[in-house]
Amino acid sequence: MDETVQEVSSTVSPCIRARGVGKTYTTRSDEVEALKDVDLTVGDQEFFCLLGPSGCGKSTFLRILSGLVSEYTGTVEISPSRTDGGSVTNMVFQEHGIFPWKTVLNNVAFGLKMDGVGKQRRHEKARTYLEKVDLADFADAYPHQLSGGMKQRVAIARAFANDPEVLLMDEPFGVLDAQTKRNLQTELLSLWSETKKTVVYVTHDIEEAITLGDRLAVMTARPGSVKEVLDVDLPRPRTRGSIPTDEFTTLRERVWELLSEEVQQSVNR
Ligand SMILES: Nc1ncnc2c1ncn2[C@@H]1O[C@H](COP(=O)(O)OP(=O)(O)OP(=O)(O)O)[C@@H](O)[C@H]1O
Repeated sequence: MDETVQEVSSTVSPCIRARGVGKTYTTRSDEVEALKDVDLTVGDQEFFCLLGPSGCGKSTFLRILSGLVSEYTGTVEISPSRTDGGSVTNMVFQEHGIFPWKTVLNNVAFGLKMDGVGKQRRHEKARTYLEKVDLADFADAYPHQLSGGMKQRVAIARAFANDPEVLLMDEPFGVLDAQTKRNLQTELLSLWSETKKTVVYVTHDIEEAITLGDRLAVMTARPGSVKEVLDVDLPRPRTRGSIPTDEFTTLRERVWELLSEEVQQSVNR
């Protein structure tokens, strides 16, 4: 892979640098090489999307970035600009990971509590983010009283309330219906443009990656590495109506071409 293709623009400082990253899982009966030689640079405040065939190691890569997977080869550097000791990364999963026994407010405030933030301050902050995701009226509700989309909103409010440098999102809207997904994409973009977090976002949905990302990477079939990085050179703010159709379609076709070769590879294995 041509290194220059992956580098962020010279005007953007890098936030994440992964070099030669590899991961092999060892189980009792087998060894699974999930990632091999992943080289990737993500810019500070960039919205970066990762696409790839199922099982190519996207989640593994996110988990390495988050520190959840600590045994791997190669190097990962995350250069946070913060000096206040707050969280560097925060994961948002497809299965939202909210606590059923806590109210919505306490779910959103949970990370802040773990960081030792006092009750009044953490509740204020949690309420601010609940308002931003349109859940202010549900602060005292419990997760079982919410729809799937609302639960995912809680997870997003919690991630932003935690105020990490880097948000790592693993197919957060993967199981939602199309309309809910669109609404949440719009809310996510609005939160991102307000807070300017660096985001690494895994998805199987090409249109979603193009709607959200500044750039996107297509990964190869397992063992996953970066096949190609593409710029999503479309104006922001992006709404369905504002994205130029021709550019969108051209990019979607190009990504599909790259991806389908790899999907075929993984099917042939
Ligand atoms: N804890 C583990 N132990 C053993 N093998 C694992 C483990 N986690 C993942 N794998 C294997 O590593 C490979 C990559 O998995 P990973 O979940 O990272 O892929 P993915 O691209 O995120 O997949 P999907 O798109 O289907 O979610 C797969 O073959 C998977 O079975």
